[in-house]
Amino acid sequence: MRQHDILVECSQLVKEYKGTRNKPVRAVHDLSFSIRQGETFGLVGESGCGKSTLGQLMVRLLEPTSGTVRYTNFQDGRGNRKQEKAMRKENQIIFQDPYSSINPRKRIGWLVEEPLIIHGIGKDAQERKAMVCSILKEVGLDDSYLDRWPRELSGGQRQRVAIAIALILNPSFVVCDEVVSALDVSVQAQVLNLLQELQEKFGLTYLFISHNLQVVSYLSDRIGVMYLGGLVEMGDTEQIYHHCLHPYTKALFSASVDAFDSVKEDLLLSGDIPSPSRSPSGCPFHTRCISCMKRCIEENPSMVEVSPGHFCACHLIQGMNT
Ligand SMILES: Nc1ncnc2c1ncn2[C@@H]1O[C@H](COP(=O)(O)OP(=O)(O)OP(=O)(O)O)[C@@H](O)[C@H]1O
Repeated sequence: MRQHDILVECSQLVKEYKGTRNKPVRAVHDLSFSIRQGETFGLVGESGCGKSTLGQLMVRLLEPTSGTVRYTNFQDGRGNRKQEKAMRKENQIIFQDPYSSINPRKRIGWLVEEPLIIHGIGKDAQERKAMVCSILKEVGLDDSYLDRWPRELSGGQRQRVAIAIALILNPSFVVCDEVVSALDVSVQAQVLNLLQELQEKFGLTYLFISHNLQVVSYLSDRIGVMYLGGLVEMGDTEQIYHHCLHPYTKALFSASVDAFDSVKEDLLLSGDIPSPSRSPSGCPFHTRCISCMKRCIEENPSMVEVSPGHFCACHLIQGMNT
């Protein structure tokens, strides 16, 4: 299923954390984009660029400092507890580390059943158990797991349980935050394939966060590249994979294991990502950019559509197109 209707829309989203000496940490900065129904939107970027913060804002685990996250299948339910609860049911998140995201003191059956109890779904324990068994089966675990403890499970099995917990409420939108990076390479592909199968079967829409460009390119319909709290490039996977434009995207891809077609030169990133509490003036990437011009130091480029569906925030690229 591939549709073009927007499901989730972020508008001028900002998230600031309290930093040291009262300097705010701008984890997400003036970010606007949308995710379409049924697609996988991949989000890539170096550690600390704000990917997890954006993911948590998009399922309302975090409140934005300003800006909005809008679900097109919902009226804004802020302040209305019933609507807030319904919104939470529709939007779920799966975290990186199934060792810390799952309560080790509860059996698997209880962990998967708990969301049903919270949301008042299923007329009795028997009906809920049937639903738990059904979703466990979908993630490749049989009924024998109901009475098992998380400590008895491998990392891959625990992540399957985390997926079952996220999907038992039949959500439409799921944020997958580095869901395979804590797993052995041998089980990563199995979990990724499972996520794809479940997407097809249940018509899910994913925000897939990963620092692994190969994984993101394999799974995603579109990719957003994040740097210091904002998107610097966004487009179809094909456009980003074969024709990326932004010097940061090129450097990021060049640094990955298999250099991408669009990156012939060696463009390894130098220096660390600047602190989000001390963002550079002008283009946030100018301090590390090999193509930096005077204008880049003074003026932050806006996101411009350089070809249909392909957006880039770079003076160099925009200069070429004018
Ligand atoms: N609760 C918090 N309080 C203060 N600063 C925070 C908090 N959470 C995150 N940050 C900071 O916000 C910035 C973005 O963090 P975030 O975890 O969203 O990035 P990320 O791209 O997901 O990184 P990683 O891949 O390492 O998880 C970082 O500088 C981080 O240190």
